[in-house]
Amino acid sequence: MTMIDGQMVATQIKQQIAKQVNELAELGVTPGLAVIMVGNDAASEIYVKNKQQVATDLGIEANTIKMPADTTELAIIKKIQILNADPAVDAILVQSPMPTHINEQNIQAAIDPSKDVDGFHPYNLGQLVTDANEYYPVANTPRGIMRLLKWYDVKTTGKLALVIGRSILVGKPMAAMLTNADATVITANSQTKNLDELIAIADIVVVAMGKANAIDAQKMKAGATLIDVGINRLADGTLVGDVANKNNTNLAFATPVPGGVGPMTIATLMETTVELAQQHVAHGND
Ligand SMILES: Nc1nc(=O)c2c([nH]1)NC[C@@H]1CN(c3ccc(C(=O)N[C@@H](CCC(=O)O)C(=O)O)cc3)C=[N+]21
Repeated sequence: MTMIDGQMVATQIKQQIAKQVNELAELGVTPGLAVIMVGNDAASEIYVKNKQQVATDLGIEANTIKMPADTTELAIIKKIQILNADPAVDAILVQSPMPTHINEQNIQAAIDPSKDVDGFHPYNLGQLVTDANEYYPVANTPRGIMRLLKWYDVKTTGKLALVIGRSILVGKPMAAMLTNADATVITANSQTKNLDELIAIADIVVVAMGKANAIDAQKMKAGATLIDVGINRLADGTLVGDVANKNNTNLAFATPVPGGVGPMTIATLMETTVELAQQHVAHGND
């Protein structure tokens, strides 16, 4: 079994991004990323900290806007409208999850689709489902996973892919990307019957449940590929994925946690930010 090295692939992608940032600098353009964080969520804190560091290293201007947990939906939408109108901002990300009194769909729909770095806007989700030929941003975690599959030459055409989880952040766009890549896709959720039987036959299993050790890798088929999207911090401080027993399996590939999908999410977020900046230059609204 080969452990996928997400850190290594992310480093390679970041070298490419640095070149593109230099090209934009020659045009007098610095890609700008704005992150809105409402309240305090542990996973989001990690993400924002890592993201800020990587952006700075690459020459991307990143600003994190923190809003208190009791902020109203209208106040967030007003903030988004200011960022939509700001030519220095190419990419807007509103950290998920938000406090329960906020309707996340209203927030995602308020972001200018041309600045929608998460690909959560209904327009961009529509582009993904239609497999549109023109450029559109997509969610960075599944995008990073598709990159890892390509890098390790894991074929998707004609393969049975099982996606466990149906969030807008990971499961739904993941299923759409795998479908667009000619896989046969099953999206499972908490009501799915006989999950173990599906796990036993799938060629690719993507687990995005957000629950430590919820799935046993030993139940997977020999030669299959496992992508573990979970990032769970245990009481003793250790970081684990959603899948237990990855070692000593007959899998072809598996992603570790940490060092698997996480670093790729950050790298592809930067890549999408740069692409949006390039789009804004090309369409004359930089
Ligand atoms: N609008 C929105 N978009 C997101 O993409 C988004 C979000 N909200 N909310 C929170 C989740 C979580 N997330 C992470 C990405 C990378 C690491 C990461 O870098 N993980 C490292 C571990 C870091 C450590 O050592 O603590 C790794 O897996 O190796 C963590 C968490 C993005 N998310």
